[in-house]
Amino acid sequence: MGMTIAEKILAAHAGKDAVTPGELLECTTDLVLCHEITTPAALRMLEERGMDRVFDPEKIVAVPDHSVPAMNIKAAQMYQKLKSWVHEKGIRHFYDVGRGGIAHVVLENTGLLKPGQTLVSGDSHTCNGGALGAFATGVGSTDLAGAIYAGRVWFKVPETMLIRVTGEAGPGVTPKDIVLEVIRQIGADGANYMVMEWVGDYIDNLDMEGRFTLTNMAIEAGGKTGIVAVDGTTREYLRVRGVEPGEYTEYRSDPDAQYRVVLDIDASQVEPTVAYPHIPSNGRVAGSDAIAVTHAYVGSCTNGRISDLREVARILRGRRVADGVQMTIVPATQAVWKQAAVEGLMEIFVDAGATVSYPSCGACLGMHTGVLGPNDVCISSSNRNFVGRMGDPTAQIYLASPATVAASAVTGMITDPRTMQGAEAAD
Ligand SMILES: CC(C)[C@H](C(=O)O)[C@@H](O)C(=O)O
Ligand code: SF4
Repeated sequence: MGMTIAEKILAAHAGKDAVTPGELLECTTDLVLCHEITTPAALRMLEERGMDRVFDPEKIVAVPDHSVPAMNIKAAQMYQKLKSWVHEKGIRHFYDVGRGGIAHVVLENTGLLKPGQTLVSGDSHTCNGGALGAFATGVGSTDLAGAIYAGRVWFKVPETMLIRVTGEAGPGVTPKDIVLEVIRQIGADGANYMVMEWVGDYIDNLDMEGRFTLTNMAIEAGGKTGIVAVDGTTREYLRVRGVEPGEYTEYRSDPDAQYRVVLDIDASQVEPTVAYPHIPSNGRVAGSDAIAVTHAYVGSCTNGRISDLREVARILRGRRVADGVQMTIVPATQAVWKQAAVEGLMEIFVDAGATVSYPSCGACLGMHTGVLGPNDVCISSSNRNFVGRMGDPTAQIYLASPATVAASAVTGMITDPRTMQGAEAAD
């Protein structure tokens, strides 16, 4: 029987020729990503059992990102814990504050995560890395501890959902709109414990940044991960980062691979989509209702990349953020921050009246740099709009593409970016 990419990767890491969904496997991990929120708990577990070691310091990547620079003493302690462990264990792939940013976006750019590999992390958006043709998934602290200690982790082989996206997206319609539309159609549990495999000519024509946005949100449909097969775009992206095709394995799904579900999406029919509170599957066409916003946030591991910031700048150029709206723009990494400065985007943001913050998860999960107060209404380029996610539980969060966030910041109302000149060029 044919296998999917994900099944082939898991089989290879369990030393098997073939696997089938539902089977329990113990797999080797090629890479373990650690941040300061969940790693300390895993380390404590290991320390308490006298198992305080790492399986291979070269295969651990550490990036403090959620609560950095620390906004309180507790956060400072979590950061210290990660940092002292990194030094003690000789972990070289440490992207310290000022040299990193949001862990998933830092990692995708390092060339350390390669196609065909397995990656785990104590973070649910680890699925982001699947855009590189790897099996990348979040695990709990206990499994994280096991991975750090032994370089092994157990998986129940997931079923796979095939998402075939064809056609060309209209002006102002971005990968974020596509993924919000998919989640609207299948529901927030529509891909429970499944791999979401993206194929189709829309995906073939999509750059890596757009692909990361798609795989990043697999968890918002309950998916185990998202994945895109390697193609010329992937190879070139890696080559630029010093990784040649001979250094990794490309897996492809067999023509007779078994899929639990096949979903067809015609990209030309997708419109700028906004997920209404309080669940990412609550999508509606942008601008369908008159909704005033108090906050606009561009950032996160979903949409804080340079292409996102360019899109925002295209809309903000020569315009002002509406009175009464607080707009926060958070480049996902130091590299994105610098690139935005070099390209003159920062000047556009500041002239428009937006604040630009340092790279971190910060506002995305209501930790710092823009926590929402009672009854605030935020249009956000991030991935979750749960109750209390960005601050006060009475705040309302609407998820959208960076283009929609920027257009809404300018009008003060949730706005279809196609109605704003300059915005319709977004792709
Ligand atoms: C803090 C961390 C465990 C969490 C996650 O795993 O997703 C965070 O990144 C989030 O997005 O809510
Ligand atoms: S940016 Fe947001 S979603 Fe992504 S890892 Fe950080 S907190 Fe989680």
